[in-house]
Amino acid sequence: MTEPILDIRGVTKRFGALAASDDISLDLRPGEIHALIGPNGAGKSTLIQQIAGGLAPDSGRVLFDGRDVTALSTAARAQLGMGRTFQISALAMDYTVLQNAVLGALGARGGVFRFFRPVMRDAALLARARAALDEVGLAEFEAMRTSELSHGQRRQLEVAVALTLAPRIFLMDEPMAGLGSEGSQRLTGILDRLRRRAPILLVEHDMDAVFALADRISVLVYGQIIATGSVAEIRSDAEVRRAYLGEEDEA
Ligand SMILES: Nc1ncnc2c1ncn2[C@@H]1O[C@H](COP(=O)(O)OP(=O)(O)OP(=O)(O)O)[C@@H](O)[C@H]1O
Repeated sequence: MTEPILDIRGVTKRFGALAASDDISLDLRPGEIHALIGPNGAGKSTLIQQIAGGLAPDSGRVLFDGRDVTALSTAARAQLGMGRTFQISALAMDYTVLQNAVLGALGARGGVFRFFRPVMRDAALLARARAALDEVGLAEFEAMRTSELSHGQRRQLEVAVALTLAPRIFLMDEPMAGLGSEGSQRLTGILDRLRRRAPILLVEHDMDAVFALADRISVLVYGQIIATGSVAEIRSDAEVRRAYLGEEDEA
């Protein structure tokens, strides 16, 4: 079997008496989209934060590319290739689409600003930024102010910004949230292609998107993974249906 790029082993995180992550193990393999689903409050965001480095687990380990990164900062993990898109947009709204992408590409150089050289005339940065915009279908909007983009286009731009860092994996926390059906369909198509670039750990409530995209699904309930399997396996799993899918209307 292919070696996982991301390997989470026995991660536990308690908030007082509550085990938000209760001995969680899961992995992410090259080329796949692994969806993490579960009801509100199940602990999905808490787990993503521990993988990205924003929150330290009480016990357990996070291995990335065979290396133990549990003690590394968010910035150090990003430098190693953990790409992330956020629930809350981190885009600069007054900048153009291209400027946002160039800022992302600049970060890929280690965050060293070279003030003596106007970045918007840096051919290598521009090429990297434009390639990322092209990949998410935003090439024709590069001169538009980000504030003028639709909600769905901003999500596409966030993916492009993450792409400029040439990530080894993507961590995505509810990328479909707030999108209409057209927007989520477009983003679904983009993520479908993106998995060939880098595997995606996808936290998502939109079950149409999850069922369309996921190679594997893990179901988190009360801080524990109750099942991992293919779309067909998860859809037919009696415990999953009882614990989660039956409650889908309430999510
Ligand atoms: N900093 C914190 N302090 C105390 N409790 C917390 C903290 N962060 C999260 N929790 C609790 O941990 C549990 C898991 O929360 P988390 O946000 O990870 O769930 P989630 O699955 O991402 O939910 P949602 O789908 O609503 O985003 C919840 O009961 C939440 O109230």
